[in-house]
Order: sequence, then structure tokens, then C-alpha cells
Amino acid sequence: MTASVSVAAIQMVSGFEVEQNLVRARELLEQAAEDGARVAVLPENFAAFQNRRLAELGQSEARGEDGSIQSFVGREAARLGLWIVAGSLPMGTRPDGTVVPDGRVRAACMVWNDQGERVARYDKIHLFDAMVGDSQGRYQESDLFEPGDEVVTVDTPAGRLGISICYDLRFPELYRRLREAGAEWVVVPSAFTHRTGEAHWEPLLRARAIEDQVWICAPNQGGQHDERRQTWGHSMIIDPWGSVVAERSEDGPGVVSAVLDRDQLARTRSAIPVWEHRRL
Ligand SMILES: O=C(O)CNC(=O)[C@H](CS)NC(=O)CCC(=O)C(=O)O
Repeated sequence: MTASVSVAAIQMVSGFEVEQNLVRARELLEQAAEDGARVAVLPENFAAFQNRRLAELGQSEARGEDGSIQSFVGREAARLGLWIVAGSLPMGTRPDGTVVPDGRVRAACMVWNDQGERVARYDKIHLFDAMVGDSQGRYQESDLFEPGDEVVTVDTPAGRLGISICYDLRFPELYRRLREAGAEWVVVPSAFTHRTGEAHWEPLLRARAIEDQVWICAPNQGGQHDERRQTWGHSMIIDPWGSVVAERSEDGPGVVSAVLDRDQLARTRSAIPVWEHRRL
């Protein structure tokens, strides 16, 4: 059995320039490593936030060239000896290598090990086409993104990780599938709107932790991105009992971390063995 290790949730207020976002991400990853984290998790759209050249970026990521977001993350992982879960980035190709048609991209959450090798890729399955009903108005994520269709888990030093992104959080069946695939902890890198986050962020995260008895690491965007765009923040780590064990309660960039205790996971699952009690 793997030992208990510390993981970090990195909160950002990403701007519209990739380069500046990467400079900020580097500082926060360093801070996570200094805090003793073995795995650091970046938020959704950490590098390309409302970027106008999404398709172009997706193509450069598909070519995997020097200067790409992926080359940055791989380099940082190796330099810091840190596993990195890179929230989401635009990918111009599908996992099978075919090009995403119609000028769209995939929202891919990729995982690098502490040697700087990419070990997993998950493409966001549920896309945020919704009416938020305040100044932030209508979101039509599917105009720019193609949904993924594969459930992804990967073994990490903190246990088997299940991957999800932001709006996926509203679909409990995905988390059921992740638990079925052996997930012991789940990441939910996000860019939740301020309005929906205030109402739903914490209860949804805690419900997923409680019903599937997993640790949850949920780094969010948190702050004012421009006059119209405000995200909720409150990045948090939740234990399998549903308690919030670490939270960034202020807006703005920052790092929170917690040790994912493997014994606590086992105890929670054996005390209330819901997994064995399923009947449907
Ligand atoms: O807008 C951008 O530029 C960045 N992309 C996002 O923020 C993504 C897709 S629009 N946001 C969400 O999925 C929010 C979900 C959410 O807030 C909820 O489920 O309530």
C-alpha cells in the first residue's frame, strides 16, 4: 500500500495572456513543492482563459512543440520533482490522434509524473452550455470545445486518481464510474462562475466525496478576470467523510494542501460499506 502523501490545490485568477499565466503558475507550483506536496493540481483553463486564439493554441499543443503549454508543465514537473495535474488546456487532436474538426478543441486535463513524463489525459465530457442569469449571462462552451467520451483514472503517489473537470461535477454518474475504476481520490479543476459557485460548489463537491467515499481535490479559478467575468474560488480539499480539510477562502492566487490519509479512506469505506450495499 502506498504511503499517505500531501497534495495541493492551486487557485488562480488567470488572465487572457498565456505567457503571464504560465509565469504565475510557475510561482504557485514552486510554492506547492515548498509546502511539501507530491502532487499539485492546477485549475481549469489555467493557461488559456477565454483566449481568442483557442484553435491555434490547440494546434500548437497537438504538435507538442517547444513553447507549448505542455512543454512548460513537463519541464516544471521534472524541475520540481512534482507530479502535476494540469487542470485543462486546449488540444487540437483527440486521444486517438485525429484532428478535432470545425475549428474546435478538446479541454484536456493531463497528468505528468515527477520525471516530467505525461502519464494520463482526460477530455472534459460535459460542456457548460447554460444560462447563468446575471451579468455573466450565457455560456456556450460547445461552440469552442468538442466533448470527450472516456472515463480516465491513473495511479499516482497519492493513490489511484479519477479525473473530472468543472461542469462534470453536476453529473454524479461520472464519479460512480471513477469509483468503479478504483479511484481513491478525484480532481475537479474548475472555473466555476461566482453565482453558481456560491450556490452549488461546496455542496456538490462534498456530496461527491460522501457518496463515492473518495478524497476530492478541487482547485478553482477565483477572482475578477475582467468587468464581466468573476469566478468563485474557494478551492478546497475534502476527505472521504465529506469534511473540508483545506480551503482557500479568499479570492486571488494561492495554494492549499492536505495529506490524503490512506487509512482514513479505508476506515471510511469499511465503516459504512455503501459500495457493497448497492442494489441498483
Ligand atoms: O469561461 C471561460 O473562459 C473558461 N471556461 C470555463 O469557465 C468553463 C467552461 S465555460 N466553466 C465551467 O464549466 C463552469 C461550470 C459552472 O460554473 C457550473 O457548473 O455552475
